[in-house]
Amino acid sequence: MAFSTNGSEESELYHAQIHLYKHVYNFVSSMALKSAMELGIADAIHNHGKPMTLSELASSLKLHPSKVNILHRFLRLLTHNGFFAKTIVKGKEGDEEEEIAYSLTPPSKLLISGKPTCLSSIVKGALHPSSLDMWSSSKKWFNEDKEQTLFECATGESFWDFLNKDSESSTLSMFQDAMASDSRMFKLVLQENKRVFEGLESLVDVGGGTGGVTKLIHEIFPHLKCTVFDQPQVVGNLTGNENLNFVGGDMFKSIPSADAVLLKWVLHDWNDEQSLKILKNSKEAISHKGKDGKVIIIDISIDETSDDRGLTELQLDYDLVMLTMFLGKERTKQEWEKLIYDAGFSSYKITPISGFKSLIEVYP
Ligand SMILES: C[S@@+](CC[C@H](N)C(=O)[O-])C[C@H]1O[C@@H](n2cnc3c(N)ncnc32)[C@H](O)[C@@H]1O
Repeated sequence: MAFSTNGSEESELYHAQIHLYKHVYNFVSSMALKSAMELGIADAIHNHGKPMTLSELASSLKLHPSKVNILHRFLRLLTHNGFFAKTIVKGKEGDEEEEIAYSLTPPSKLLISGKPTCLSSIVKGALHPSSLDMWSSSKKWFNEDKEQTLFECATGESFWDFLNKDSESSTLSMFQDAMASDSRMFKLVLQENKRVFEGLESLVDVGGGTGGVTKLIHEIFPHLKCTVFDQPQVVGNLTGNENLNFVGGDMFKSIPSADAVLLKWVLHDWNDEQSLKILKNSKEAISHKGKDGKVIIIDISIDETSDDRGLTELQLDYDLVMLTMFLGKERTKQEWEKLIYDAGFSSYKITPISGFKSLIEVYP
């Protein structure tokens, strides 16, 4: 919201109040979206095959009859926020009254379960009580002389320890699902940016998790020799095939040699000093290729000058998520440039992808 400098004092005050309230109550929109995801509204409309009236939706979701009106009010907010669209349909036979029916929009189609583009686990993970509760400790965190995340300050353990303490835990699989669902969206990015991988004979996906992204690359480039490199406890039990292999190790020590190193959603977990180390090890890993090797980074490049304020807000939100959960950071173009040149690379090229992230090709 832009504040006018020539308006009356009262109108400026009202605008300020609206601005503040809007930011205070932003969480209600987030939580209404989470409720819609938990109720399975998108699945119900998708399975119905055509727009659904309120009563059809309530009955399909098996809601208590007393909650039909409540559902209407949730849908009103979610429709206003772009998650559903309203159409007018004729009432049942003999009933002259027209009714409102709800259909899916592109954002709510991302909540249809079982689809490769389903992002429900991102909603679940980002709005999990453990991700929200820590914010109550932010004042304590600011006043402590300890290098720890807000998550650790609030819970007494790092997010990684929290996830790993019970390998069977639903929280761990929720996090892995969230990572995997984000990676599945990567297929579109790959198809649009095939040229980035053309001509390469080998690639190592550093911090590649259980190989979701590498498998997508392998599908499109079956002759490319791909290595998923991650911590031994992540890749230890995984088996690949002739051109897809899993290697356990520590990227801070050394990275297996390849024509290209992929770092997707990795450097934003780490501070500049740690990221510099990873980039230097990546440079070493591609050194046999001379000037033809490359490092491919996929991360956010914050653009505070963008006309799209919503997009910049999302990038800045992500920065605070990385800070509070991992002491990591999202970087501006200038910060990427400094990091890349400090690591000894000679040039780079940034291409915006999938709306809010960037693909950064880095050359020795
Ligand atoms: C945010 S996840 C990104 C996963 C994957 N690149 C993606 O886009 O879905 C970061 C990954 O880095 C891995 N990782 C953390 N420390 C590592 C280390 N020292 N060496 C290798 N991998 C590491 C984690 O296990 C995790 O799989």
